[in-house]
Amino acid sequence: MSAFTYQANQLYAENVPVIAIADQFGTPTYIYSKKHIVEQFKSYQDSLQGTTNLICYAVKANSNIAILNILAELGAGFDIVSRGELERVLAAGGKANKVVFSGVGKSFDDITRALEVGVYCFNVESVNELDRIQSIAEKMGKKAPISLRINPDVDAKTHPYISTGLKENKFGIDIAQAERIYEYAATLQNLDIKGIDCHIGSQLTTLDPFLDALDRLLVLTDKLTQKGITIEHLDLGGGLGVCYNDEKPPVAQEYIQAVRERLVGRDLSLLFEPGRYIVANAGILVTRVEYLKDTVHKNFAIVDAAMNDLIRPALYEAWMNIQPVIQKQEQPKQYDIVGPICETGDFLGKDRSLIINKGDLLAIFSAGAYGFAMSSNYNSRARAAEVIVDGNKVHLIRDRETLASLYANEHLLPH
Ligand SMILES: Cc1ncc(COP(=O)(O)O)c(C=O)c1O
Ligand SMILES: N[C@@H](CCCC[NH3+])C(=O)O
Repeated sequence: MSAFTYQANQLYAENVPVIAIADQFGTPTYIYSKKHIVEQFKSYQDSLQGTTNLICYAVKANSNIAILNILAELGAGFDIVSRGELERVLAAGGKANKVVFSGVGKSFDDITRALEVGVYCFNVESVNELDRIQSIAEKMGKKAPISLRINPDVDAKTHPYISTGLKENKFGIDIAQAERIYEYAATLQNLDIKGIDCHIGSQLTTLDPFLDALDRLLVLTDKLTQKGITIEHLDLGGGLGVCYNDEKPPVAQEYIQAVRERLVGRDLSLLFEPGRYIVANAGILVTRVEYLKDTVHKNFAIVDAAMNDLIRPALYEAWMNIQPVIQKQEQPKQYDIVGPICETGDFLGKDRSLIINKGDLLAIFSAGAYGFAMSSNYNSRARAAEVIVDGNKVHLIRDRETLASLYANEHLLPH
């Protein structure tokens, strides 16, 4: 069941009226449901019962340390792409030995720190990176656990900006070169080959691309085994989609069952890196209508949230459900919901049939993933507050930024 429901025409986050949260913390504010996060994570966990597995939540989807802490306490590992994310995981009580380190551009500092704290595995994306990890590990007198991220050339059938497993994408190692590069990795003294990794894209709504990629990885695994290179784990990345509008993506149980069927008779442990699936529908962004502006061609509702708070509509033309916090029985009108930023692309929704009055609160749904995490200070806008609801309790997990903090690290020239 959704964590956000209407009761007597008023939107609730779990058991708390959203209007009460907006009154207390102001707008725009991100509101998350703890229950939804826990349920989504557990659906992965339950489906993996009886296997050796690690579920590494993709920190980039929502990196607030309160959320990382909830997941760490449930036993989650973490998929990270920077030292910044690593430090967040550690600050949140996550265990280094349950961290996988992804990303095409790991810096010296990233790798050194990851080796220092002892991450579970580096998902390596190029030969140059293998060499860099080898040389740092050698200097530190360590052995670095690695997987190669394979680019299997599978069409994930998602938005081109979030598709990562096609041969023209910058991600991973071309599957045609993988055997040779594994053989090379095996010659490097300070590397320890652990597994095979793959992540073909985000917001996948069918199983076929996942299973096509899996089949290709299994062929590769068999070839490597024949060459004496042992693969302990298979990391299938993240990517499982959620419902924003009318999509009907498979749930974790269906996905994992299909994967498990393909792995019968094999001694491979499983690793997943879900992000969106865990947090997208655990969050809404609440915003207040500042102005209504009717022109000859369009009606605009100008709200206090903008593309700096939630960039998905501007960046991917992503459709996100927008609804009033208090439902009214009036005649709806067509609106574009836009922010105050000086960009034509600053919209949150277009051509929505809604009943809106000046000063109303609107909720933008499915905003828990890649919402706050992708926010910025563009137009010198302080970033939104974040709160988590747990039953009937509300916890502030990030203060609204202060204006002074926006230029606190800047310096005037000497006079
Ligand atoms: C390597 C890697 N793992 C996991 C994820 C998480 O993806 P999603 O949020 O679609 O589950 C991403 C982002 O797409 C990624 O790049
Ligand atoms: N930021 C994207 C997902 C990218 C996933 C990162 N690999 C989105 O909002 O849909």
